[in-house]
Amino acid sequence: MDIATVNALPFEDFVNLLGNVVEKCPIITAAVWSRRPFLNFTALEAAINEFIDDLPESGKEGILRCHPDLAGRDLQSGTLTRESREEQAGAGMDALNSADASRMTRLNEEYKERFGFSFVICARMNDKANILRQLSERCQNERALERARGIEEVKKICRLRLQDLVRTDAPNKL
Ligand SMILES: NC(=O)N[C@H]1NC(=O)NC1=O
Repeated sequence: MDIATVNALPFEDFVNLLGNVVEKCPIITAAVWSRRPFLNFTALEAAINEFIDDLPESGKEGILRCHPDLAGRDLQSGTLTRESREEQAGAGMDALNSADASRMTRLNEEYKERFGFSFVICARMNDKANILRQLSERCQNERALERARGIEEVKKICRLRLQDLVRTDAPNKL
């Protein structure tokens, strides 16, 4: 879909098509609809990022909490969103050996216990070894730093999901 098509979408279609670019946070998509028309892909992405940046810290933590654990319960029970399932499978999260799976579960719990929100990393930009290493290292960070790191990763996930849906090249004919 090109940006002109995005700009012409009624609210319901806009949210149906783009509502999960930030995992389980369609309110973000619903909010940026009122910023149309977008000049290009970058302007649409910037509107989403600005909305996120303007949230209070509790809102940013809420976004992190909406993300399912990597290799977690939702993956086991088949209740991940389509986007998350594909991302996690691409990083091999659905095919961990039992030692790695236990380590991931233990570290995810430790992380949540320490910070009160989930560990988030862009799975499409990392492999299994990298994810496990970062999860272990990031458990040691300060809460405010980790909140900011998690949100950076949310924005990377969002950009890749948007790129799957919206062409990045053609500018809008305004
Ligand atoms: N917890 C977490 O990072 N989840 C995710 N990462 C990603 O790329 N897709 C997700 O669902």
